Amino acid sequence: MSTPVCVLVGMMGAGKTTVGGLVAERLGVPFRDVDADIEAAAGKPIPDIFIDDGEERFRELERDAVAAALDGFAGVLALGGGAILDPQTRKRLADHRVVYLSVELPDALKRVGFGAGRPVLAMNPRATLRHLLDQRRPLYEEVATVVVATDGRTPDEVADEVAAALGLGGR
Ligand SMILES: Nc1ncnc2c1ncn2[C@@H]1O[C@H](COP(=O)(O)OP(=O)(O)O)[C@@H](O)[C@H]1O
Ligand SMILES: O=C(O)C1=C[C@@H](OP(=O)(O)O)[C@@H](O)[C@H](O)C1
Ligand SMILES: [Mg+2]
Repeated sequence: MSTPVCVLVGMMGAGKTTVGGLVAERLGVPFRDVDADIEAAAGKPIPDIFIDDGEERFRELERDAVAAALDGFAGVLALGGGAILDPQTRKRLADHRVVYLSVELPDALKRVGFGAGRPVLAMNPRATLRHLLDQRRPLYEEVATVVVATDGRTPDEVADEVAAALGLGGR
């Protein structure tokens, strides 16, 4: 079975989707985002999954999509910010090279704006993000092989550091 070159985790707004694509470009490997896999499996966008089926169903789809990608994808893989809430997923990640893209509240807020397309931030993005950061930080740290801080840095700068941290060469 093929396995990802690296797996990106971190909060909404850390830049997993954006930086993941840039890292894949640098390494000359494909990029995949588990959120897109979930949307393909459900046949609808993430906000519609939350509305029609609920967050619990979204998390089930997410757990299955992560398991499938960890087992059969040989490129750079971005997870959604809440994927690490699942204990089975955290256990699976122990066998992989996991890059935690960290972000503090001010930059995360600037990047997610009013939370469009991210249903968990539908109400009060600032308070929700602050709470989720506190709740999830230990879980990101638990699964991380490498931590790369993203605050005040451009996606290209972050991607260079990720490639270097993996020992796979920057641009
Ligand atoms: N390092 C960065 N600096 C500034 N903006 C960024 C950075 N990384 C991502 N962004 C922007 O923030 C938004 C969220 O990025 P995204 O890659 O979707 O994050 P994630 O997948 O971690 O939620 C996008 O508009 C993206 O262009
Ligand atoms: O943190 C979360 O709970 C979520 C993050 C989103 O992905 P990004 O982290 O890529 O924004 C997406 O999976 C969904 O809206 C839920
Ligand atoms: Mg994303």
